[in-house]
Amino acid sequence: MEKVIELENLNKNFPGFSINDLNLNINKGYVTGFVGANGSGKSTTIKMIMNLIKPDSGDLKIFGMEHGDYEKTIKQKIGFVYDDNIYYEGLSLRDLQKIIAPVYHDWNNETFYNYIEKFELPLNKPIKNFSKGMRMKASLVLALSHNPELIIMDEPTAGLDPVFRKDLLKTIQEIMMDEDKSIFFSTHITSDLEKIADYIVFIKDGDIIFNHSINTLQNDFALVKGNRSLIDRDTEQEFDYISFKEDTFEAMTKKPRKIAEIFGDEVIIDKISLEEIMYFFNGVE
Ligand SMILES: Nc1ncnc2c1ncn2[C@@H]1O[C@H](COP(=O)(O)OP(=O)(O)OP(=O)(O)O)[C@@H](O)[C@H]1O
Repeated sequence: MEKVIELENLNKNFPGFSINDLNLNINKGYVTGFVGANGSGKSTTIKMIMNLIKPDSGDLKIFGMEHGDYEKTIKQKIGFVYDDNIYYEGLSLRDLQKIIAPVYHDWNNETFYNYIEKFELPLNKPIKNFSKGMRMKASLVLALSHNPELIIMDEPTAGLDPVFRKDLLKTIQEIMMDEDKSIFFSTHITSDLEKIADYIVFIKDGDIIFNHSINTLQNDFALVKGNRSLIDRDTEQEFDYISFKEDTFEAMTKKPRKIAEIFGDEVIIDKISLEEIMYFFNGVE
C-alpha cells in the first residue's frame, strides 16, 4: 500500500518527555485517527511531520520526500489545521485569502467562498474577534481551499459544537470520495473516529502502541466480564488488561474465540468500543 507519511526511528527529547525510535506509516487514500491521552505526544509528532519542530534524529518522509530538499513541494500538497492561532489577529478572512491564495498553485476561490458560506463565517471581521470554534472553522477553510492531497489536523473538532462536528465529519466523507486524498488527524472524540476513520494510531508516553484498521479493532478485540474467581495465574495470561471491581473482573482480549473455548458461558464476551480499548491500553489499576 502506498504511504503518505513514513516516520522511521524518530527521536525527540524535551525535559521530562521523549519520543524514542518512533516508527509510523500512514496509508494513502484513508482516514487515520491519532489518539492518546493528554501529553502523550500527538501534537509533537504532528509538528515534526509539519517541520514546525525538528526531530533530534530519524527519518521523516511525506509523499516519499524529505522536508530538507522538498519542504515547499510538500507544503503545497498539505492542508494543515490546528488550534493555535497561526494568523495575524487583526486580519480578516478576506485579508488572509489575499495573502494565502497566491502562495498555493491549486488555490480555488470558489471552494473558499463555498466553505465560508457552508461554515457561516464572516469575511470582514478580524480573526481576533472570532470565537474558538470560528477560529477552527477559519483554519479549516484555509486548509481546504487549496485542494490538498493530504489533510493533517490537530484536534480539529475541539471547541466545535455537536452540529458543526457532524457537518465536519460529512465534509471529511465528501473529501474522501476522491480516493487519492488522505487524512491524518488527532482527536479525543473516539465516537467521531468510529464514524469516519479507517485506521487508528494510538500513542502512549511517546510510543506508538498500535496502528490498526478499525475492522481489526472491532473484530479482534473484545471486552470480557465475569466473576473474579475465574482469574488465576494461568487464566490471567489470556487477557491483555484486567481490572477488578469487588467480585467481578472486566478485561480486554485479542483472543475472544480462545476465551470462549476456555470459559464457555461463565463469562460475557462483548464488543469493545474504541474508548474502552484506549482506557485499557492507558493502563488500568
Ligand atoms: N516545546 C516544548 N518544550 C518542552 N516540552 C514540550 C514542548 N512541546 C511539548 N512538550 C511536552 O511534550 C509532551 C507531549 O506534548 P504534546 O503536546 O505532544 O501532547 P498531546 O498528545 O498533543 O497532548 P494533548 O492531547 O493534551 O493536546 C508534554 O509533556 C509537553 O509538556
